[in-house]
Formats: sequence, structure tokens, C-alpha cells
Amino acid sequence: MKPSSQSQFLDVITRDEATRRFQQHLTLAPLGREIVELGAALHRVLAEDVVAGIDVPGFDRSNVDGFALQAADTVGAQEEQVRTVALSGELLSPGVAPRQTVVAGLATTIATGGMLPRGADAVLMVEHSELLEDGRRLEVRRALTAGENISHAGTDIARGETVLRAGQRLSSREIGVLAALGLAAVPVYRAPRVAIFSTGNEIVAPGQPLRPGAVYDSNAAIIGAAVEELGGEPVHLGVIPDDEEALAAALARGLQHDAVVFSGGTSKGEGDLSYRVVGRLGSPGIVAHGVALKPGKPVCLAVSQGKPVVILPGFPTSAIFTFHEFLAPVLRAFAGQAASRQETVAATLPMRVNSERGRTEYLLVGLVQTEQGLAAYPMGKGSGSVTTFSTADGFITIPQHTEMLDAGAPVQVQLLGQGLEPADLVVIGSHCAGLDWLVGRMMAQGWRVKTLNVGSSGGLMAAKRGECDLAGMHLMDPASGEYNRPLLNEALELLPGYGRMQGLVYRRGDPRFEGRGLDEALAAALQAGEDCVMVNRNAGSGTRVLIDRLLSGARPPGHALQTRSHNAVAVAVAQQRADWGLAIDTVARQYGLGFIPVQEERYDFVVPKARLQRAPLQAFRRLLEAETTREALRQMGFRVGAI
Ligand SMILES: Nc1nc2c(c(=O)[nH]1)N[C@H]1C(S)=C(S)[C@@H](COP(=O)(O)OP(=O)(O)OC[C@H]3O[C@@H](n4cnc5c(N)ncnc54)[C@H](O)[C@@H]3O)O[C@H]1N2
Ligand code: MOO
Repeated sequence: MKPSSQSQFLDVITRDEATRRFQQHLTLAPLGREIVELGAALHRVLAEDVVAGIDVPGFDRSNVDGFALQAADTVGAQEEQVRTVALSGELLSPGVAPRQTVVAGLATTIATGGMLPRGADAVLMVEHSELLEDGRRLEVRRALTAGENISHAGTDIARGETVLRAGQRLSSREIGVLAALGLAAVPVYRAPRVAIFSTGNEIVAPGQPLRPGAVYDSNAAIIGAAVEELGGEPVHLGVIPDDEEALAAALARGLQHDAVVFSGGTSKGEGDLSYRVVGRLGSPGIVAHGVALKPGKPVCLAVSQGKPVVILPGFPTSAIFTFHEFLAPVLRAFAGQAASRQETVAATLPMRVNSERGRTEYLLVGLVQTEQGLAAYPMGKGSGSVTTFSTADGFITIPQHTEMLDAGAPVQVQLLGQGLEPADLVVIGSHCAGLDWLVGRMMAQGWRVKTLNVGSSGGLMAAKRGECDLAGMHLMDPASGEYNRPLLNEALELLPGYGRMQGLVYRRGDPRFEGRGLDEALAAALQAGEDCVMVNRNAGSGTRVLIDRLLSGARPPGHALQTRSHNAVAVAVAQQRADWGLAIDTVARQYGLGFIPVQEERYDFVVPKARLQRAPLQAFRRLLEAETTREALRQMGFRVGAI
């Protein structure tokens, strides 16, 4: 196929076709092998089967401190009816080769790990014996069967046994086995060296100061660590600015290694720099640019001199997904590792999910154990999110032609990690710094807590469905003006939390707000017209109910843009995209904003009554009610009254 017909960004192809084109030009086999010392073998992949050259243990060994003897001499022995044997003068410490044979009526002192002498078939523990005064005879106070307290030669590892296989990744456990076999060095596959860089003038390496509008480079870090997890060696080339020469130079340096992967600047098609630079590579060069995947549509796959070159989309979730989809299998093969076993579990979708037609969608989910099985909660942060991937348990695949999955739909979840970590306490609902603190205390007490931030309404619904132990919420009942309690049903119980003062936030020194009371400030904002922009909140949030009340029908500029959190409101005001909004005082303080108090909102915890007696919930309740907790919450700026 001519490169030009393959290189159209809009020539979006299926995932399978992209994989086929990519792998067709690659040799999916280990790159080579080398011998490494045991001390450097951790995480490397064995290149040969390991056959035991010795028996382990290498001799019949005592497992206890005591006396080697013949079991027949102990028949019938017990505390009240002892038997007596003579002691040989020999002392068998570990490493001492026995010289004296044990015959009927004779015992030899032996230490744990000592070599069993000829003639002995059992070892009496020292606790079950009594040395007689002459020091040459021993009372036997326990009957033994032949073989008791002995490990026979070769029972752990038998000479000639294949103990480890080529392709096996060496962890501390395998390294212990290799050492027990006496191996000081092992043959391993050469680790593929993967050149990694990030592109974009806005990308800043962690550790550097962050300019406005800039973003820390998370892609290089996560890709580098993922390469190591796959048995490769990352070679970091840093952050490369949007400059064609700089990119070409980085690519050339990268191609000195076994593979090149970088992120950013793939979505703009033909005119894009990354794409153009990679496009100059020949044999065969770019084989796919644009795959019907979500996330990951703009991924660009190329091969040059038999080496994979991949441009990942800049969005973190897209980047890591496409890395695992296309490059990980190749790196595994290069590293000599067997293909990964993908574990799936069945679950139910608690809410309806819409999907884009024409793209296979991978929807990241958090899993929660319910009485009806697992529920799969969409993480809901989009491909620009960096936490989605780190907090999700797995993902479901929504086929290309499916536009919607109904609430209650059965789904198969492909797990991201090794198995599922069970949680003692599942917390679903609205995020709050106070709740973060409480969760931290619970974890310090040893409870495994899982939190999913899906907002107050999502938490309340999860509690109603019995999918969580605890839902943090702050929803005002518009009818009564009361928070939370009126919205519960009879199956739910409210654990009173704390108050959060809501107020009007503005930049300090803004004369329209500074030093004014609420009514005055609002009037000034509305009078200023186009010059005074508000930042709104999402419909359904408690704050929005309050905003609507304050505005009583007015729609000042900015009203249409709905943010979803107190933090987003504060950032919009701090960065001058808006001039005022409603947020809580703890957040206003974090961003150094001015604050005019409006009303206290209640942040409470809702618990399904059926779960109230569970130990972790009892612990949570005790924690919440402890005076030290209440003081800590007060210190954080929350309003904690009498419970
Ligand atoms: N008009 C269109 N716009 C976009 C399309 C499209 O089809 N038409 N596709 C969208 C999709 S899907 C994705 S995914 C992104 C991918 O964009 P790029 O690969 O070109 O990436 P950038 O624009 O450079 O960056 C996107 C985003 O990610 C941030 N980023 C970049 N590198 C890093 C890094 N190393 N660490 C952390 N974050 C990074 C960057 O700052 C941007 O915010 O394009 C859509 N647009
Ligand atoms: O493919 Mo992009 O990754 O949808 O966000």
C-alpha cells in the first residue's frame, strides 16, 4: 500500500486492522539474550529453562532441635510412661557430617538443619525429652512415627527437575529459588530499550515551576514505568518543544534504541509536526494514523528499520490506553515475556451510558461489590484525565455500533491490575476535603476504603440501590430548604457530618465586592452588566439551588457555563475567566479569594440501614463522633456542632 493512502488522518481504521498493519512489519520475538548476575536479575525475563543441578535439601535434614533416633525406640512413650535411650557422644550441628551410626537404643544430639545420621529415622524434639543426670542417657516422653521431623533430600527441589521456565519474569521469589540452586548468574533476554519523550510547548517536567496554562508531563512518567513493568528499559529523552528540527533530532536519537514512543500533537492531521517528522521515515514509515477507538483515535503507528515508532495522543488516558493496546504486546514479545493473561469479571452497569457511534469505546470503570454481584461505575472524567486510569479497576468495551447501554445492562469488565482488591468500606458520592481526611484516618486504622467521586445525586442513588456503605452528600431539598435528610427514603440513615459555609467568592480588592454585604455585592454584580462575569454550577447541585435563589430569575453573563465543583468555580475567578461565583469558604481560602458568607450547607453521610451494623461502618461512626475528629474538622474550616 502506498504511504500516502495510509497516512490520511481521517482514514480511520479499525483496531484490528491497525494492529495487523503494525505487527506485519515487526518481528515479534526476543531481541537477544545476556547473562546477568543474580543481584541484577530482578524483573528480568529468563531466556532458558532452569533445571535443578542439585537436590534441595541436599541431604536428609532434621527440622527441629532434638535427638535423632529410631522411631521404634519411642513406641508407647508418653509423659507418664517414659522410655530411655543412650546418647552417642556426637553433636550434629548444621554442616557437620555424621560419623556414628544410630542403632536401636541409641540417639544422637542434632540441631535444626543438621544432617541425619545413618540408622536414624526420626528426630525427638528436645521439649519431649529429659536428659538424665549422668548426661549419657535420655528420657523419651513422646512416641514418634518414622520420618517425623525429617525433610528428605530432594523433597523441596529434585535434581533434574525443571524449576523455572524461559519467559518467566523474575521476582524476588524466583530469585530465591535460583540462589538455592547455587546459581550466581542467569541467562535472561535483553531488555528492550525504549526511547520516550513528550512534545508540546506547554509541557513542563515535574519538579520545574508551572507557568499559567502549562501542564506537568505525566505521560513520560507513566509510559516509562509501564515500559519497566513490561520488562523493558526506558530511555528518557525529556520534553521536546514544538519545533520540527528539535523533534527530528529527538526522533533520530530515539531510533538508536529498540523502540520510540512519544506523546502529543497527533490529532491535527497532515499539518502536524510530530506526524510530519515521523512521516519522513521510510521502510515502511507510518502504517496507521487514526484508529476507530475511544480513547485513542489520533494514535499514529509507524515502523522504521524494524523498530516501532508510536505517537500517542497527548491526553493522558488516551496515551496510556493506546500504549497498552498497540505497543505493550510488541514490547512483551521483544522482552521475551508470554502474552498477558487478561482477566475479566462480570458486572452490572448501574447507570445508563451513551457511546459514540463508529468508535470502539473503552469505558474505564470502578468496581463495587454488591449483594447482586459487582457494579461497574463509569469513572466519568474523559480522556484528558490522569487519575481515571490510576483509580479505575478495569474497563468495558462498547462495540463500534452500540450507541447506548441501559442502566442494569450486564457487562464484562477487563481488569487492569492483578485481581480485584476487595474493600471494607465503599464510599460513593460527593468529594470533600473533610471526607478525604476521614478516609485517611480509616485507612490508618487498617480498613481498605474505596472511594468513587460521582457527586451528591450519584451517591444518593448508589445508597438507594445498596451499592455503597456510605454516600457523602450536600443536596438541598428545594421544597423545604433543608439539606439532605428530606431526600432520604426509609431504607437509609443519615450520619450527621458538618457544615460548609457557602459564599460569594471574588478576587480580593475588587471594589464591586470588597467590604460589601451580600445584597449590595449582588446588586453591584448585576448592575455592572457585561463587565461582571459569573461562573455557574451544574444543575442538581446544592450550590446551584442557592445561586438560583439569589439570582431570582436574573441571568448575568457567564450563567450558561456550568462548572461541576467548588474548585472549578474558585479557579475561574482566580484566573479572571469570571469575576464571581458561589463556593465554600475552605476552597476560597485555598485560592486566596475574598468571601462573602451566604449560607451554611450541610455535608452529611448517608448509609443504607441494612449495612449500619457492619464493623467498618461502626468504626466510621466512632471516628466521626470522636472529639479529636471534630476538632480536626474545625481546624480545616468546617462547622462542627453538637451531634
Ligand atoms: N478538532 C479536533 N480536535 C481534536 C480531535 C479531533 O479529532 N478533532 N481529537 C481529540 C482527541 S480524540 C484527542 S485524544 C486529542 C489528542 O490530541 P493530541 O495527540 O494532538 O495531543 P495534544 O493536542 O498535544 O494534547 C492534548 C492534551 O493533552 C495534554 N498533554 C500533552 N502531552 C502531555 C503530557 N506529556 N503529559 C500530560 N498531558 C499532556 C495537552 O496539554 C493537551 O491538554 O485531541 C482532541 N482534539
Ligand atoms: O481519542 Mo481521544 O483519546 O477520544 O480522547
